[in-house]
Amino acid sequence: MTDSDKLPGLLRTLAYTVRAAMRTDPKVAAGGLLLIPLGWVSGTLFGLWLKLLVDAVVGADQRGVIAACTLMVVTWVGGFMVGTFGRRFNETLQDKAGVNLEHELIHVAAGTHSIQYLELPRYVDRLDPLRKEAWIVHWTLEALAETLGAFAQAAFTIALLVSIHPALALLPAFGIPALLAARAAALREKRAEEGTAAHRRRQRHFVKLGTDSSPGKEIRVFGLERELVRLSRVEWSKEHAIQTRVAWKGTGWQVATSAFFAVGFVGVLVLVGLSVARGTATVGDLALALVLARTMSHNLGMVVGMTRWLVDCLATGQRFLWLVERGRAEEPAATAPVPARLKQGMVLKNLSFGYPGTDRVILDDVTLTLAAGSVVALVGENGAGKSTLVKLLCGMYEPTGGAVLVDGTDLRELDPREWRKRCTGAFQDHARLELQVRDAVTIGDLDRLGDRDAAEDSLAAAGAAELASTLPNGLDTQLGTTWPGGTDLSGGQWQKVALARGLMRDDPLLTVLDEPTASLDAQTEDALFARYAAEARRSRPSNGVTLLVSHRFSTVRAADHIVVLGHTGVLEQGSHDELIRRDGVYAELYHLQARGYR
Ligand SMILES: Nc1ncnc2c1ncn2[C@@H]1O[C@H](COP(=O)(O)OP(=O)(O)OP(=O)(O)O)[C@@H](O)[C@H]1O
Repeated sequence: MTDSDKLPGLLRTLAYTVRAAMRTDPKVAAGGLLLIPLGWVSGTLFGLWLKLLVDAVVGADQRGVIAACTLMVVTWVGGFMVGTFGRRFNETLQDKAGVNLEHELIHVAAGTHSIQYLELPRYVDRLDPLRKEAWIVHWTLEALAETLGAFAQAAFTIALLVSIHPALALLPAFGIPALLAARAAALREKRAEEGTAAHRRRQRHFVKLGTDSSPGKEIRVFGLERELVRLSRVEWSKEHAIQTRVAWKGTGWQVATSAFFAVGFVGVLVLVGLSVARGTATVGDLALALVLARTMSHNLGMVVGMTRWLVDCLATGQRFLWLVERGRAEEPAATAPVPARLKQGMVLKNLSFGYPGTDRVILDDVTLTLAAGSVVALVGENGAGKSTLVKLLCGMYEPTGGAVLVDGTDLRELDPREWRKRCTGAFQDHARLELQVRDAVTIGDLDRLGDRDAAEDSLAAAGAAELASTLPNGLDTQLGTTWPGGTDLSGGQWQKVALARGLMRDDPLLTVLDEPTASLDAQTEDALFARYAAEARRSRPSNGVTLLVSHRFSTVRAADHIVVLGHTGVLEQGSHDELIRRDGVYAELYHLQARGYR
C-alpha cells in the first residue's frame, strides 16, 4: 500500500464531516448537536426525581411528593421536546448535506484528472461501495450528536452513582471492554467490506448480466442463466463466508463483555444494599442506585451502539475524504499556458507506460511525432496499446518514462483543465447519455449546450443528418426507454450521437477518434473519416492534430501519417503509399483486408 492509498484518520474524518455539515447549514447543524445530547441527559434526571419521591414517601413529606412528581412530568415533556426537535434538525440537515455530498462525489470522481480511480481495481473497490453509501457520510453528524448524548448521559449517571458511594465510580470500568470490542468490531466489518468488494461487484455484475437487455440475446443464445446463477452464488458465498466470520467474532466479544459488566452490576446492588442495612444510605439511594445501575448498562450499551454507528459512518467518511484528498492532490500545480495554436505538433519522446499497480509494460520507449495540422491514424492488433496512447495524449495518465510534448512543452507542465478544453473526441466505449438528443450532442461544447443549430450541424457532420427526423420529437426526443416518452437508439445511432458530440468543439488542438465507428458499416466509416480528414486539413486556426484509431485499413489510408503499433512499440510508420512500398506488416494486413472486401 502506497502513502496515497492510506485512508485518513478517524479524527480528521470527523473534523472534515462536521465542517461540511456546518457549511451546509450552521444553525440546523448546531441545533441538532446541542438538543439531542440534552434529550439524552434528561432521561437520567428521572432517577434523581425517583430518589426524591421515594425519600418523600418514606418521610411522609407530601410537598416533597408533589415536587418530585412535578419535576418528573416537566423532565419527561422537556426531554421529549428537545430530543424530537434535535432529530428533526438532523433530518433536515441530512437532506441538504446528503445531496451536497453526492454532488461532491461526482465532482471528485469525475473531476480528478487521472482516470485511474475509475479504472484500477484497488480504487474501484474503494469507490464502488461509496457510490451506494455516500449518504451514510451525512449521518455522521446525527451519529455524533447521539454519541455525545450517550456519553453525556453516562457521565451524568456516574456523577449520581458517586454521590451515593464513591466506589460506584468503578461500575463504568466494567463497561470499557464492551466499548473497545464494539470499536474493533466496526473497523473489522469495514475492512471485511472493503476486502470483499471485488466479490460483491462481480456478484452484482452477474445479476446485471442476467437482467439487462443488452446482454440478453447472448445469455439466451448460449443458455447462460444457470451459469450466471452459479457464478453469482460462488461470489456471494465467498463474500458471505468472510462477512459471517467477522460478524460472529463481533457477537462473541459482545456476549463476553456484557457478562463482564453484569459482575459490576451485582457489585453495586451488594454495596448499596449493605449501606442501607447499616443506615449510611437511604431507601431512596437504593432506588436511585438500582435505576442508575440499570440505566448504566443501557447507557453503556447506547455508548457502544452509538460509538459503533459513529465509527461506521466515519469509516465510510474515510473513503470519501480519501477520494476528496486524492482529487485535491491532483489539483494542477502546472501552470504553463496551453498554446492557442500548434506550431510543431505533439511529440512522444522516449515514452514508456505501465498501468499503476501492474508490472506489465504497455508502451516501451516510444518516440513518435504527430505533426501540427496532420491527420494521423493508429492501427495495431487488439491490446497493442492504442487506447492507452490516447489516454496519455489526453493527460488521463502520466507516462512512467519519457514525455508527451506539446510544441516542445511537457504535457505535465500544462494545466490539465486548460488542455482538456482544447481536446475533443469520440471513443469506442462512448457514453450513452440519456438526455434529449440535442443536449446529448451539444454537451460536447458546454458553451453551446442546447443550441439546436449546433446540434443539427454536428449530427450532419457525424453522418446522422436524418436522425432527428426519424425520432418522435425530433431533437427534443428523450433518449433512454426508462424515461417517460423515452426512445432507444440502435448501436450505430448511439455511436453517431457520440461522434456528433465529439465534433462540437470548434477548434481543438487534439481530436481523438478512438474506434468511434466500430458499429458503423465500412462505407459509412470511410465516408465519415474522409469528411473528418477534409475538415481537419481545412486550415483551422488551431492547426490541431487529429488522431484516428481504427482496425479498418480502407479507412486509415486517407490519413497523412499511419502508425502501426505492435506490443510495446511502433512497428512501422509512414504514409499509406510509403508503407505499401515497404511491403511490411501494414502492407500485408492492408492486402488481406482488401481481399476480404472483394
Ligand atoms: N485500466 C487498465 N489497467 C490495467 N491494464 C489495462 C488497463 N487498460 C488497458 N489495459 C491493458 O493494456 C493493454 C493495452 O490496452 P489498450 O486498450 O490500450 O489496447 P488497444 O490497442 O486499444 O486494444 P483494442 O484494439 O482491442 O481496443 C491491454 O493488454 C490491456 O489489458
